Amino acid sequence: MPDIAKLITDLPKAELHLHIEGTLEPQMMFALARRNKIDIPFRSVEEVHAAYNFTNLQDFLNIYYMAANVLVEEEDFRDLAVAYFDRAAADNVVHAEIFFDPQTHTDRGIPFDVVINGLLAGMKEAREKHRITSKLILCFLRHLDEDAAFQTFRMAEPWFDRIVGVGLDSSEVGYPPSKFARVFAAAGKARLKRVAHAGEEGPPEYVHQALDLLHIDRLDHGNRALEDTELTTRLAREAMTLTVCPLSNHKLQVVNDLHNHPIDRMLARGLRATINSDDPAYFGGYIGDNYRAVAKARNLSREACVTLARNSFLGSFLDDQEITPHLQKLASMLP
Ligand SMILES: Nc1ncnc2[nH]cnc12
Ligand SMILES: [Zn+2]
Repeated sequence: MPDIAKLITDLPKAELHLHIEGTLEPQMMFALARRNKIDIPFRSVEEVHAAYNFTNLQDFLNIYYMAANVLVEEEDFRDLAVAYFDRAAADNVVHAEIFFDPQTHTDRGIPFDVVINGLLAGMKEAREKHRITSKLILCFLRHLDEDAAFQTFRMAEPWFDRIVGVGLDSSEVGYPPSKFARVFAAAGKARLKRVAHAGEEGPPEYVHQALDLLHIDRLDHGNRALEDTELTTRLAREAMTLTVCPLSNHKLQVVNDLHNHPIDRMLARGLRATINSDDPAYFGGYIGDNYRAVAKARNLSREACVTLARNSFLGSFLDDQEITPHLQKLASMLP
């Protein structure tokens, strides 16, 4: 294995941008469809892969929401999480902050408690089996309205001690962060962390809104912030963590070619960029694959790879005491 690929495998990593519903591999989709007697419009894994030919975010989301219908029982959510953590362990992920989309499930009659109990069971198993720590981030679907977000927020209230924060995902353009300012203010009052997808397909203005109206602690994607020099300078000055997802960016045509991915430009501009997998079952790889693909395409140095891993801990919602051993390990991996 070339040096850099080995280094990448060995790096302890935190994954900060991972939609648990986006880890549903085709094989599991078929198994759960059978188990729960749910119709899906595919007959084979090959047919599924052929359908994963996206030209934009919405193309992907249409399939992603359809596939999520196979998740019904608590055990399904647990199995999904366990399968993700098994993969993450192989990539030396030691900590993961995972998104879940409760509205995708509650809107089709699956109780919130079924979803969260299943995920928490998977997280517990990951801790025992792999010593991976993890936290949950509840995402509001931005194509739905503010009332629906507030209903979800209230549904989640009894679980606030098991959720580290709230996020904002789904179709971006036409659904600005401003729509969710009040529910994010309520989350802030409840001492939850706040993150939001912005600047994936949406303009730099959405990143401004995420900062100024949602008061985010972390920016998911943020690619288009680079179009605004002052905004880029501000993100660097405020040490805002960007959760960047290279294979997703390529699959959804946020970047036309991985060779043009801006990851090293982000680092050069002082941004606290991190590497993550977003929806690995749909975009061709898990976190290690993302590191390796972008490192190769952009000829990243060992130092850059270590910086990216270091940023993942600095940008996590772990406390200083928890991240210190990981930072020490990373420091020892440089010559
Ligand atoms: N990349 C992404 N952007 C927005 N919403 C999502 N939901 C799952 N993956 C997403
Ligand atoms: Zn995402």
